[in-house]
Amino acid sequence: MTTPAEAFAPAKVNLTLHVTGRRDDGYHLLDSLVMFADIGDRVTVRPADEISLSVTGPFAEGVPNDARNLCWRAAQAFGAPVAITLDKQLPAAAGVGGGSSDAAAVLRAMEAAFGRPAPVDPLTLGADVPVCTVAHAAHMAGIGERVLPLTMAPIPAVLVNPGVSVATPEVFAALASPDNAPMTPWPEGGGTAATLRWLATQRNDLQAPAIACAPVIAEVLDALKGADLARMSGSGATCFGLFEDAAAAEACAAELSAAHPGWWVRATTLR
Ligand SMILES: C[C@](O)(CO)[C@H](O)COP(=O)(O)OP(=O)(O)OC[C@H]1O[C@@H](n2ccc(N)nc2=O)[C@H](O)[C@@H]1O
Ligand SMILES: Nc1ncnc2c1ncn2[C@@H]1O[C@H](COP(=O)(O)OP(=O)(O)OP(=O)(O)O)[C@@H](O)[C@H]1O
Repeated sequence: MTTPAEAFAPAKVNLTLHVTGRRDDGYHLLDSLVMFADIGDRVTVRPADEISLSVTGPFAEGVPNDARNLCWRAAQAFGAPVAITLDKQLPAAAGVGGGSSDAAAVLRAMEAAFGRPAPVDPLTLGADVPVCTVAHAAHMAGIGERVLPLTMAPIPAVLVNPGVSVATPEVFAALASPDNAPMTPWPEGGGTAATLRWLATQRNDLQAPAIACAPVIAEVLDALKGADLARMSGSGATCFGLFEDAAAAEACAAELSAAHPGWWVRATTLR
């Protein structure tokens, strides 16, 4: 007999996102440094007669509760019927991998509940799902299937979403050129200050096309200009500010929450 299980689905943050080519099938080649927040969604799975999904939490509205949801598809791919609950704490279509992290969490929870590894290639659920199965600092390449875990010092951060959803395919379609330079090597072992200096020389190639789709992203980046580094994550609209000091991140989050009550603002630590 199997037991219920719970798993955390942390927000994914692309500290860099270089688009270095496009395959014949239209998918883009990526070179990205990814870390994960200590805020996120939470899933529980309970063995049942058929798959079902109940979505709760502050961002439940508009999230599908059927086979369109990546949680549902992850359970189908695992090949066992479960009743899933998804506590949606992350904004959707926000560049923080919400659905992808939820899918990876369902696979983790089902592995615990059924006591066997998920017989699933995570890439079949989405380009961000492989890195979300690792769920901590990693270098991501290919279209998302090549994931190399990294040992990185935790980085204090603020995440800000202005409440506009951005569709990933539209942002890729608005990219001026798919052929851009890859990352230069990350200064491994250099500590947070060296990582922040290096990050300032890297890019998110989807930032300009996302701003063209949703100009408010430029306002968010401007509001984060007190951070040691400010950039957009994924295909947006969520942006992040990075700090050497956790107290500075907390202070920035408090100030932005007060100035922009309609924005989603969270201080966090990336790992
Ligand atoms: C932008 C990122 O968030 C960066 O981490 C991911 O690459 C997107 O990952 P995802 O949302 O899991 O992406 P998928 O659901 O697999 O693909 C959504 C759409 O994004 C575009 N897409 C996605 C990944 C990729 N490497 N190249 C692409 O061109 C394609 O138009 C695809 O139809
Ligand atoms: N578990 C889920 N949570 C939120 N949205 C989901 C989920 N499963 C499917 N979706 C659908 O996927 C769309 C994209 O949402 P998601 O939060 O995964 O995007 P994202 O944060 O931009 O992801 P990425 O960073 O991987 O591009 C939503 O508009 C929603 O209809």
